[in-house]
Amino acid sequence: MADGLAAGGIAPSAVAESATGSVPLRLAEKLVAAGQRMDRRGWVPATSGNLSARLPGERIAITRSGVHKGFLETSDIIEVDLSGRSLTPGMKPSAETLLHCQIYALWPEIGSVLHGHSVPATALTMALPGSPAIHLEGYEILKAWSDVVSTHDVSMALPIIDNDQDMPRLAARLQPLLEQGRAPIGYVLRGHGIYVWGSDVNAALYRLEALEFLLATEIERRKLV
Ligand SMILES: CSC[C@@H](O)[C@@H](O)C(=O)COP(=O)(O)O
Ligand SMILES: [Zn+2]
Repeated sequence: MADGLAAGGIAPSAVAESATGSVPLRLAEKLVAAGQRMDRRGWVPATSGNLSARLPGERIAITRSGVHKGFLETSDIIEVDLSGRSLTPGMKPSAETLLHCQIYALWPEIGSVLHGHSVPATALTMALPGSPAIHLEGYEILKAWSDVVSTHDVSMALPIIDNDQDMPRLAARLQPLLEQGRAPIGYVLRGHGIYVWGSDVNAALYRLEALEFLLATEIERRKLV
């Protein structure tokens, strides 16, 4: 674990209740800090992006819908079940909750899912209409996915999925791709943004940072060749 926390970023002995109820305060604070960092990097303009972390007992802590991710309060981190149903009365979870739930349902080792709307992710996917993937080759920073990459000498496919406002339909299109291991470092939604995940909030954040670096670099590289 990146910071010595238990799986999912929760240290049971250090749990304090947040204003939202049973989301551990420390975990809510971690998601708030991750939102602030994503905002500082320009990855969550307006109210875009959403952040989540796994809780014990088939529950997920996730940002509520429509708030600016750079100005999150711990009370904006609410609880849903694995099907995406809100467990925090009166609070609407992220519109994209289902995309987070699908990752947690597939892989028990995943503790956090992050989604941002950066310029590189949006521009590059729009510049590649009809393309099913961006192939990232030869980059040292691919080793940020140390569970699947141990050398720069690889080619990793980053799938591009056409955007859709219908989340069940979008999740259904993503499901086979995820199940078949065709999104080993995350995926991008065309004209929309990035989804990445990791063992805890910090691990997911490092991977988001690595992927943002890769996409920005890929845009620069394509200008030079
Ligand atoms: C500001 S538009 C962005 C939304 O449509 C959506 O894509 C998004 O990322 C944030 O939705 P949210 O419901 O706040 O989690
Ligand atoms: Zn989005």
